[in-house]
Amino acid sequence: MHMMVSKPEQWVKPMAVAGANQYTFHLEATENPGALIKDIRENGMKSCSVAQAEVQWHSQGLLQVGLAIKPGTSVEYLAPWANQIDMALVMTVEPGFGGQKFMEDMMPKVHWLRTQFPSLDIEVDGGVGPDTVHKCAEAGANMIVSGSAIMRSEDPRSVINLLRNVCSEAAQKRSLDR
Ligand SMILES: O=C(CO)[C@@H](O)[C@H](O)COP(=O)(O)O
Repeated sequence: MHMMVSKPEQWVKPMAVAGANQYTFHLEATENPGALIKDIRENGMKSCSVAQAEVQWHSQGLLQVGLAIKPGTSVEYLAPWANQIDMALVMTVEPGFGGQKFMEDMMPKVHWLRTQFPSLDIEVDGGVGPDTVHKCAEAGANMIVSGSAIMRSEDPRSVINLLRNVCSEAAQKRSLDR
């Protein structure tokens, strides 16, 4: 779940109860990222009881942590948390709505993260499709969010396959180069 919300602390448990396996919050939206990361991990490990629904729900024992930054946030602010998270999300548009133009000037952030944290999952979100995915994959992204490019295509399956292939080929090349 990518939580583009102002108080991410309040949705951890409801999302864990609903069955989320990853909780991504925005660095800009919290004053205490360390406490929130800990809370997400703990909620993933606990059984949660949903009193109102009169059911007991047991988590799979894993709620992964994603940390997102908006285009105006420097990647250095994310770096101190990188060893405590599962995924870093570099927004390639201003959060708000789909169909915006891809911000290529975010690629140095992706490249820097990939160089510093070779095994971290790195996601990009916003304006990513067949025309822009190569830049993301070459910079080091291995997770792609793509809305309009898939939804507006006459052949969504082939767009998805293309996005997947471009990313996995780039990842393979990186591991051979290492
Ligand atoms: O939610 C957001 C931006 O706020 C993104 O997830 C976009 O909606 C992705 O859509 P496209 O940019 O690929 O159309």
